[in-house]
Amino acid sequence: MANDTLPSIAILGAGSMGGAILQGLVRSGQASQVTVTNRTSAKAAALSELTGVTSLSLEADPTANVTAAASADVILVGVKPVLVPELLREIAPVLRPGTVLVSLAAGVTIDTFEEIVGEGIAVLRSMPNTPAVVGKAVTGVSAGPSASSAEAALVRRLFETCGAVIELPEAQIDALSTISGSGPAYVFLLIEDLTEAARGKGFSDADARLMAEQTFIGAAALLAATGEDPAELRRRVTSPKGTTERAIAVLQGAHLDGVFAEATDAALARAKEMAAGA
Ligand SMILES: NC(=O)C1=CN([C@@H]2O[C@H](COP(=O)(O)OP(=O)(O)OC[C@H]3O[C@@H](n4cnc5c(N)ncnc54)[C@H](OP(=O)(O)O)[C@@H]3O)[C@@H](O)[C@H]2O)C=CC1
Ligand SMILES: O=C(O)[C@@H]1CCC=N1
Repeated sequence: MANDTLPSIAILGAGSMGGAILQGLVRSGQASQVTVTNRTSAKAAALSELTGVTSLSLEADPTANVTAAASADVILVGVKPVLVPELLREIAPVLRPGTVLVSLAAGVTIDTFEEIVGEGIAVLRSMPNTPAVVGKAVTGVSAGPSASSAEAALVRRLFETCGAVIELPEAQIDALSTISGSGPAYVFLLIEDLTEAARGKGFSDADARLMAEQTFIGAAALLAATGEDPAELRRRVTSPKGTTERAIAVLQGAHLDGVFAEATDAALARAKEMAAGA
């Protein structure tokens, strides 16, 4: 086994998020053995094409989660938050001392995991985002008291196959989620709305999409390539007394900063509700 090869991994619930991590992992070439589960056979079939991936469905085999969990060194829990406790109760009997259990779920605490799976299992909480598909994720990781520093380092390495990793206390993970976990949705909404503005100016759907989408892609690539401060890159577009200046004044007049503060506060409040079982 090559030094950079990861131990065996199971992703229980490989949908939008678990599936994105799967794609990032496979793309990195560092996964040795990955087993994924989903409820439906249709979803499982789509993932079985991926190199080195065993894809199981509960529809075909109701014990798929137990089978996948029993053979994995690291288990990522990727089902919807409300399904997490039931899934943990299902797999708890086959977890071995040394198994590393990693939550992807919003609003489910490490305490909840540890209460169900008991002692001897390392529990970590993560909050990735869907750009994992292309190796450009931001993932927040919090290690629970049961996880050693070696186990935390292993989980960091796993998520680094999908992009950048921030280690942080669990108390901050919901806040991180409101920025980077949900963040891709905010960006897509901005793209949708800019596209709509282009349509409103008489452009065809195809041209409107090209203008808006390529502008976001190009601006993000420029930011990445130059490493400049976004404020400086904005200044380079905004000629004094020019047209952009007028548009930016409208956006700032609408208090976009306040809107983002309010939106992320709303996401944070929802995470707290979910942790309380609502
Ligand atoms: N989407 C995102 O951007 C992010 C999501 N998360 C977290 O990831 C988790 C999953 O969310 P998301 O990926 O969006 O949801 P999805 O519905 O896309 O994925 C959940 C997957 O779980 C499968 N599933 C359902 N029941 C079971 C079961 N009992 N055993 C195994 N698999 C099962 C579903 O299969 P089928 O479709 O066949 O029913 C589905 O593919 C959530 O906890 C969420 O908080 C975290 C960060 C970002
Ligand atoms: O919307 C959600 O609950 C999840 C968590 C962050 C992104 N999606």
